[in-house]
Amino acid sequence: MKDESINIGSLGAESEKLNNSKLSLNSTSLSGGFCELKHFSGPDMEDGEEEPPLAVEICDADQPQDGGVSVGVTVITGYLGAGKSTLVNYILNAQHGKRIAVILNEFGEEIGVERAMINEGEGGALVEEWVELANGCVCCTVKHSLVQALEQLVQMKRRLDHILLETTGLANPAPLASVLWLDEQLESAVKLDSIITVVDAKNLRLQLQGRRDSSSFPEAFLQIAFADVVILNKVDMVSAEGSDTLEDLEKEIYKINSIADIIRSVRCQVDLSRILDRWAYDSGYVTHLESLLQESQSLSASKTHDSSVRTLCIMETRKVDLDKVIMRPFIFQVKCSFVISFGFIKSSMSFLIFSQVRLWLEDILWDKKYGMEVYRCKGVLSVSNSDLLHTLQAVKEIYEVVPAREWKEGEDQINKIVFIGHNLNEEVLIDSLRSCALSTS
Ligand SMILES: Nc1nc2c(ncn2[C@@H]2O[C@H](COP(=O)(O)OP(=O)(O)OP(=O)(O)O)[C@@H](O)[C@H]2O)c(=O)[nH]1
Repeated sequence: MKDESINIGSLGAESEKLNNSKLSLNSTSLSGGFCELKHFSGPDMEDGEEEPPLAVEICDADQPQDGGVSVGVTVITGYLGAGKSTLVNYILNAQHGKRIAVILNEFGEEIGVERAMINEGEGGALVEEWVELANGCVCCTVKHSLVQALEQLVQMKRRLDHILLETTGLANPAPLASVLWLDEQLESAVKLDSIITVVDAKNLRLQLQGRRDSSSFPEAFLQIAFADVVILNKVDMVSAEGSDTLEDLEKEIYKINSIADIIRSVRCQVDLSRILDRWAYDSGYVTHLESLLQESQSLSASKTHDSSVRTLCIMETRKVDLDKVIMRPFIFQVKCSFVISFGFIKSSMSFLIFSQVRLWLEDILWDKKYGMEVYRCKGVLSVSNSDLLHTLQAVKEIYEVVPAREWKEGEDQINKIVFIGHNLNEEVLIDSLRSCALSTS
């Protein structure tokens, strides 16, 4: 029985060395970022706008952090003024018994330390911690400095149950997701729990409309596309009779990302069990994924080429062959300079062997070979010569195929994959997936 995983690292020669690490090709854009104390100033807070976070009851505060359990990191993103701080305050104030650290992530600034605010619980004090942020980029270190800093934070505390990483207004969450979605074999003390996007119900339409005047997608699209949970906040400001009802807005969000859980809220007062400890990137998440796949499939009936950001679900009955390899020509080019006046390129062709599944994913995710831009991808694979259902996940260029569980009796053993991105073409995706199927010859 086969039990294969495909965990991919970076491109080029380093990719073999880092084979077990999920590393982003573009995450270096984060390496200049820093994390700063979020100004939840506690009882002596000055601006008076936000209520100070209250103490939460801590049980067994003296118990050391269980080395075997990773602390979940929830990335909170959303447009300017959508309600991110309101959500963080709400979580800190809620009676959940968890000790939570809050970090504000700002992009584009250079600083060597991170500050985090930690709810210390019983005393009600919010304690500020400073964590050394090692210099280095994701190209040359297996763990990003942000991850190392978070791990340090976890190790310094006797107990820390969760980390909230709030991004600044216009951030695209993709680089953070890429950095925090680590390979389990790295045994990190922190683990990406989920990405939550807070959306302002009153202004969503306006924020998405920026697209009309621009060739690129506004951050509002990306923040929804990468979300595991979308909190549709400020619903008190949307009237039932207006041009955009809440149902319309939900449909709009669902069209962009139909695998996200959408929660309506006023002042981000949401059921915490729906937003914390979701473990959206675990292969064990597959049960939930399957029901989402079924729902989203009904939305992807259109076979036409669509240039907007949207969700598309494909199905293929033929089993995927993880062992299938193909030879691809590889052209070595040698510049010959002895003909000084003309100079010419000498090419010699060689062949390299590649796994077909890897090539299929890398053509789509890395090379954008078919002109598609895929942001997120989730699915189940039916693999030949295996009794196990495999899961496929991708965030931008990083992807993973892992065996998840045995197929249930009577379950349809077919490939079902959801893509979120733009310029998605259903026919091309299905045809190219078929190339990974077991050869019948
Ligand atoms: N009416 C209404 N106002 C809200 C709601 N949620 C938040 N607000 C208000 O909206 C404003 C912005 O909320 P914040 O939580 O600061 O938003 P943010 O996303 O952190 O803002 P930035 O940090 O500037 O990006 C504040 O004045 C909140 O009190 C809501 O559901 N309804």
